[in-house]
Amino acid sequence: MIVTVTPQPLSGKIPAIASKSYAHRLLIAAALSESPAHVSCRTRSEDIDATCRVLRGLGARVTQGNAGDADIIPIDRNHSPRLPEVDCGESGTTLRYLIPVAAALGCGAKFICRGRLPSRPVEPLAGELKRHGIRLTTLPGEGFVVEGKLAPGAYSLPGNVSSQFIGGLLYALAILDGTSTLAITEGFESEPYVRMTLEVLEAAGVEIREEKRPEGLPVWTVIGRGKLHAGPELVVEGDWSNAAFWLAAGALAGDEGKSVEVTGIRRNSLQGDRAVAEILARFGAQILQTESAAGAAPGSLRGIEIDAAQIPDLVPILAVVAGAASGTTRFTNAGRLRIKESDRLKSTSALLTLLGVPHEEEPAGLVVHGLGSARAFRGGDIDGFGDHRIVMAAAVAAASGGAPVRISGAEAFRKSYPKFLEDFAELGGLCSAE
Ligand SMILES: O=C(O)C1=C[C@@H](OP(=O)(O)O)[C@@H](O)[C@H](O)C1
Ligand SMILES: C=C(OP(=O)(O)O)C(=O)O
Repeated sequence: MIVTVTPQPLSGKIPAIASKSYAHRLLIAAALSESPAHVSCRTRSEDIDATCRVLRGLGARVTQGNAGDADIIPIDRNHSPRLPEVDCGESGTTLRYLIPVAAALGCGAKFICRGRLPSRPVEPLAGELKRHGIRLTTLPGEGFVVEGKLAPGAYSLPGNVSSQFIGGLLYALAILDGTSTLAITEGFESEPYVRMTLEVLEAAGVEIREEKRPEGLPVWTVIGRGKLHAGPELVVEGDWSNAAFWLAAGALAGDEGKSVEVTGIRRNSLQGDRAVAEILARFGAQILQTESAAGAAPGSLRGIEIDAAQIPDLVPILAVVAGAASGTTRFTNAGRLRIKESDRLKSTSALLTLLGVPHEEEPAGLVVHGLGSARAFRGGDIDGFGDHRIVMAAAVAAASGGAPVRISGAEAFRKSYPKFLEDFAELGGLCSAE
């Protein structure tokens, strides 16, 4: 799909879509519980569908409504399929959470991966599972086969590759019979994602104790009792990571009186990406927040320092804001962006180049020399790099920019936000798709 966006700053009010991260976690918790559950979720996306599909393959009965809600009858371990073939699509969270879960269930699985997912890392999770008796075979360009039954024990993982290894292993340890420990050996990035997982597991009755090692890194003791108790009714809250695109659009809206408000996002959410409100305010945007909504309006934007270690998914859209600010914005600790749906430092750099924003791409960072106004953005043709967050960042940049932008491979937005173009139009955005 090619989407052409004509400049027209966005303005208005839009409800947030459901949090993709919470949807994955609650669906998995329901499938591993002792009794059926209804998951209220107002969004269906390719990634959420992938988790539902893999859970079905592992033996859960998952019925999804068109709007996103799901009814789940949990996996019956006495009738688990042996080595099912399951399709993760391009969802890293689905793959990295459900590899250890399949190992804990003992059914194993052949995980099929699409797009860039086969080459996104599963190490060091794979090595740690192997150390505990699991056979994990890589099918180059295709996926992974997991066989064997995980046992309780002492596990450790570095925290600076992907938090999804840690979160997935926590689910696995919670459904074993016995006590395990999981220690973080170095770094701890994307920590908010692990905090969300701990919240969901604890709400599902899992006893988890956290201690700090002398270096300040956590070690968790997880009391595995075979099953979770997620309860009959689970609600997925609004998504800050995707709300960030609309809030950035509000900050870039330029014209007097324009602003964007996103409703249904909790101020006290554990989602790390709620930091977008504070970061836009630091840039100089006008931010208004209530307990359950956030709004952004233009201000005089200035370059700032942004540590991306805990908020990797915000970088592409914040780089666009940096491009419109005056002065230099420096993104640090952003190395993990290279292992997302695209090499996001490279693809964000390509977007900035198209927009005419001077910048330097560093091994683990980005330095952006802003033009002082989004209206100074140039237009032209850009590839979406198969990456939803690049496509959405390009569309928001173009809406506030000075010339039309043609985005090819734009269908990538369906990974997290299938209604993106409708909501873009709802906020007054001008775009056409061919
Ligand atoms: O667990 C999650 O829901 C996610 C964790 C993050 O990945 P990393 O932990 O690999 O940084 C984030 O980038 C991804 O979009 C969603
Ligand atoms: C990186 C992302 O997701 P995942 O790792 O689940 O593929 C994302 O949504 O930006």
